[in-house]
Amino acid sequence: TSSTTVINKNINTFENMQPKKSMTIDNICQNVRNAQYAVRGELVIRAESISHQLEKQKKEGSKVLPFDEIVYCNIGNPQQLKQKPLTFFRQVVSLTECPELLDNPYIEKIYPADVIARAREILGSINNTTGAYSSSQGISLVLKSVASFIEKRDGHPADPSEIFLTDGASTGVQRILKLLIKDRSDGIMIPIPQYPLYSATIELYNGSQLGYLLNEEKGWSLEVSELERSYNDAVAKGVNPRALVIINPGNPTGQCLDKANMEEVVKFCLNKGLVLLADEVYQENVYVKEDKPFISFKKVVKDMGGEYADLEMVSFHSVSKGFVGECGKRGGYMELNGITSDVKAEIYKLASIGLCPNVIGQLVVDLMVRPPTPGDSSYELYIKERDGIYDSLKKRANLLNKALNSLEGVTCNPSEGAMYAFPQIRLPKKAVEYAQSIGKAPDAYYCIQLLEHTGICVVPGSGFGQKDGTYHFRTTFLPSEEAIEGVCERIADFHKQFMNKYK
Ligand SMILES: Cc1ncc(COP(=O)(O)O)c(CN[C@@H]2CONC2=O)c1O
Repeated sequence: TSSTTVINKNINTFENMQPKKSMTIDNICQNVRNAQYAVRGELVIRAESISHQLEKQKKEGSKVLPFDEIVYCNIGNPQQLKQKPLTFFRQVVSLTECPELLDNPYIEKIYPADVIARAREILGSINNTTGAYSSSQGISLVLKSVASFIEKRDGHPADPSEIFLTDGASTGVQRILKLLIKDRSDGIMIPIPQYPLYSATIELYNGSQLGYLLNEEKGWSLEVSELERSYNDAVAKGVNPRALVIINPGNPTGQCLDKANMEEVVKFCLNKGLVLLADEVYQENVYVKEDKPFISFKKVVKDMGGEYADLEMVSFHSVSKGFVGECGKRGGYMELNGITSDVKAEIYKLASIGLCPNVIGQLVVDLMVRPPTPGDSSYELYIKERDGIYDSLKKRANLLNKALNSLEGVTCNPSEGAMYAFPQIRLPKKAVEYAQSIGKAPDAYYCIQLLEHTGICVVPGSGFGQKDGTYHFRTTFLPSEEAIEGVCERIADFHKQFMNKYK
């Protein structure tokens, strides 16, 4: 440590001798500094540095750490955990990226007919190149595909001109929050626990986060009384609630809403003049379809009809989740409902500043909403891959939930949907006190210890928000079926040691 101190002192001296920097940690926008995104925060940074140590360990043939690899359970990134992409998707994309292949005399021997036809159709709609900017709202062929997907899903009309293609759902969410937040007097109601894209973006835009607690004892249910409490508290503090965010199925909590609850939410939004932001990126990740099939908020407002049909609402979807899992392609869309044309023009302007969503991402949206149909040459394989991924996710969700609920002091609501488990861990008082003595949130300390003892990287509940005095962590159930039992065993062994150490 003395040599480090000496080095640091020299660095400080050296830096002090340098010309004054125009950009310093103290004079950059402090909203950036305050924003937190735990999904890729402290734990992942630590995991990546351990991963370098493991590589060194492997090269030197030494065995310092008690594990050989990091298992990244911090992020819903299926293909990082070896989930295979859908064949049809990759075949079409490969041809759109390399159109000259279509002129190859052997093409019909390599690609199915529907792949060739789809690639030709897409290329025909983008001037035969994926390399040009598209319209800022998105490729019209894809906008039409999304509209017809929504119509088929909901049984109500959808207008392509009310749809914007986006680089993942993230950019759509951020664009709408940018529109809604001018300063701290503008509040956005978000679930607690929530996905930190929301809390981080509200902070980035200098808005006010208005948390409403999901009820863990009732399966993370959303209660209108709590919405009222959150709304009234905000108004009492002089904050103007602008929008209500619903994540359904929930992240990190995995709950699915039923229609009656959704109707209550719609009524609440209309009564309070709130824009409803319906984050539905996990709509294909529902494992309780029998009693809670996915229903979109678009369907709910149109089924309710009357004054509700035109509720100001934006719904978000993505190619990153479901059984598609093409996170890296950055594809997604948002559908507007009840938004005036002059506000829509401002949304278009925001889109135009970034020129356009990436074209490959848009094409993958087209494939997601318009997959092979019965009779198409790729249909059988598509269904086999789709159902294989879905069934495996459901199986792993249940397996992980069972394993977590068997741990001392741990309870975990079932993952009805999405890709995560969010167990509550009742930590021994000594562990809480020790964590606090070193300036760590107790659940962050637990997660750091878990990582350093097992190589399993999860995210502390403090990164998503949680009821005061409770501690959680979020893990995905994405490790393969071959790997996940080992992951559960390693978590169980660690947990036992940790609880005994701090009894
Ligand atoms: C609820 C929710 N909304 C939006 C997004 C943004 O997705 P895309 O921008 O990729 O469309 C995510 C991503 N899920 C993050 C990323 O992986 N784990 C998570 O919690 C999400 O969980």
